[in-house]
Amino acid sequence: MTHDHLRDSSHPLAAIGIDDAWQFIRDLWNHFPENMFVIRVADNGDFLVEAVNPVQEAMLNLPPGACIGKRIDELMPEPGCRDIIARYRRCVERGEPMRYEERGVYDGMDGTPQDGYWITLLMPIRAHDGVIRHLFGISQNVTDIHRARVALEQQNERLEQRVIERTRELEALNRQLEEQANRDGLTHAFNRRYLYETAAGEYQRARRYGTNLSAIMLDVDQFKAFNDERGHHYGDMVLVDLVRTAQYELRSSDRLGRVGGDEFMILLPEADLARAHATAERIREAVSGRALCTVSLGVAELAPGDAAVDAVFHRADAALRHAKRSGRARTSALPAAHASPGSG
Ligand SMILES: Nc1nc2c(ncn2[C@@H]2O[C@H](COP(=O)(O)OP(=O)(O)OP(=O)(O)O)[C@@H](O)[C@H]2O)c(=O)[nH]1
Repeated sequence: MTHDHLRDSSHPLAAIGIDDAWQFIRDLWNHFPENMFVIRVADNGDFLVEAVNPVQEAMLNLPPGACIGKRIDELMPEPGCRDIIARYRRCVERGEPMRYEERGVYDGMDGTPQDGYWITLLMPIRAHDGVIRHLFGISQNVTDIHRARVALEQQNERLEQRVIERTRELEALNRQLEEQANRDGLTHAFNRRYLYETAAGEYQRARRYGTNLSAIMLDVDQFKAFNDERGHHYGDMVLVDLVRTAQYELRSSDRLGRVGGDEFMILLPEADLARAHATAERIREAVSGRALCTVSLGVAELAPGDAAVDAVFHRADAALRHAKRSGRARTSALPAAHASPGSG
């Protein structure tokens, strides 16, 4: 093997001159700010430390020359040394430079084990006969960069977690706001707008699937007298109690909405007139059992000729007026036969 390439005048390093090369290598070895080392490949396959530069010697916290001639497994603890030896072996087998990131444990200045990370360039050095008897390595300490990267990843993870939590909170808040927007502030029954929107949807569903749909219109009897005699606050309390009492008698699919001061509409999907009437009666009895007020109720169901759900509401209202006229504290039902075709 010749060293003609060292005399290659076109090489960027040719300007240094072959005679100054040794000085160049020595200065590089002594002043390079990262670890440099030379490993001897013994005939029996062992890897022995031939030389380490001053920076690496300081890092290992060993007296000068203390590691020279030592096997890797004498210097590094298990299992780290096994990985190192495996890489050295691979480099010798391939006969090519290798670059890798490695983790290592070494004794720090204060004698405690230190965790470190390095990016290492390992190069095989061929002797004149072409046999690789040495490996030359440069290791850049990237522990700080590695720790910063891990800290950043952890911070990102925490941030992502926060975003997920905040999103959940906002979604819950949104649901709450949406719910509030659909509710009456005093009684928490659905408001008029929501009830009418729901009713339109239920009408479409009833028409599509040929199912029943009924409505109950409810009004407090002589409510004005409550306010006049016992005050507005008492009246409010009566309304809140009424809604709670009525709600208890309804199915989860039924919708109770406040459509006026003391007027409430209940939408009963899939209920015929008889069932809606029975529900209205249960409500009336439960309310009178509370002994705060009595209510009058009007019941109606969807008729084949109804063009919109409003027709059912109108009939329920007419039935309610009938109950009021008949003496209050009662339920009145208006059969579908009373619906004029095309009404609503
Ligand atoms: N306390 C209270 N009163 C209300 C509220 N909204 C409406 N009102 C009152 O409810 C009363 C409704 O009375 P009317 O519609 O005249 O009927 P009524 O006294 O219930 O008599 P009948 O319906 O004929 O039995 C009025 O006095 C309204 O001021 C409310 O939110 N709170």
